[in-house]
Amino acid sequence: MQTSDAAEPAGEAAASSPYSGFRLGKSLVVAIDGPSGSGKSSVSREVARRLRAAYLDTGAMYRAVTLHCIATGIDLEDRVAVEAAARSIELFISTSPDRESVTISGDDVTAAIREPEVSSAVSAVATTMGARAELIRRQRALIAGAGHRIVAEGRDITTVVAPDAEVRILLTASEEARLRRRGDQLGGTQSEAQLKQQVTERDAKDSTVVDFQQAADGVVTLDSSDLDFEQTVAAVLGIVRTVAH
Ligand SMILES: Nc1ncnc2c1ncn2[C@@H]1O[C@H](COP(=O)(O)OP(=O)(O)O)[C@@H](O)[C@H]1O
Ligand SMILES: Nc1ccn([C@H]2C[C@H](O)[C@@H](COP(=O)(O)OP(=O)(O)O)O2)c(=O)n1
Repeated sequence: MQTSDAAEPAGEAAASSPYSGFRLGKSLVVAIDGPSGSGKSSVSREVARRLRAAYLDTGAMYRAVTLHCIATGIDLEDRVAVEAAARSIELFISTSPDRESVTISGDDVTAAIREPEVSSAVSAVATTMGARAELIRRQRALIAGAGHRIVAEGRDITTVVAPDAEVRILLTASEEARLRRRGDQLGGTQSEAQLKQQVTERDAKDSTVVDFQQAADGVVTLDSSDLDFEQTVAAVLGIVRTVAH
């Protein structure tokens, strides 16, 4: 069972938001893909807040399955077992941009799924096609059930999970910027080699099953290398205004 807890977008608030350049009640799915450290999660969450929309971090779902396998002794190399874990996991993910919460069988794993051990192992789940199929099915259900506005981010949202989204963006940044951002985010605890393993090498592995390095047809590329966080949020909202009209 999985549920989401995003409140219905508040009608009045949505109508008065300076960022809502589209008709109230009209469905809006904003799909954002990109490599690790490009700013997908933080930027998407803030964009969702400003749009009074729900927010779905699909990477957190891959991380949760990975943590579940590690914690219960499931061999991450055993693709049959990993797929079975993805199917049976009792996973809850909050779709409120104001409440980051992931639970497995009721246990709070919100922080644990961000541990470097999970970051280093998660590609095993991401490259297990049976596990992907199950998580994609759950992600589509969450998007469909989230009310009429949602920002969903990951690696294959613009191409596979929600190719019909009204707004589709590939958020990129140079490798140097992405490594620097992840290093800062982890408080300088990781060596250069560890960061490369968790960012660059992981992206290389994940790229073998899904293309998030170049934009598919109709997907707008936003390079955030020379933008700060606020400028990136503003740029995404600008694209939403232009494309979703
Ligand atoms: N445009 C930006 N400029 C500077 N820092 C950013 C920018 N976008 C995101 N960040 C920061 O970089 C870090 C990584 O961002 P995150 O959203 O976790 O990336 P991703 O989800 O793509 O891996 C976070 O600490 C975030 O606040
Ligand atoms: N839609 C998605 C989302 C994430 N993944 C995979 C790829 C990543 O290695 C992991 C974790 O994703 P997450 O977005 O949390 O990773 P980063 O925060 O960008 O480093 O999941 C995926 O294959 N498809």
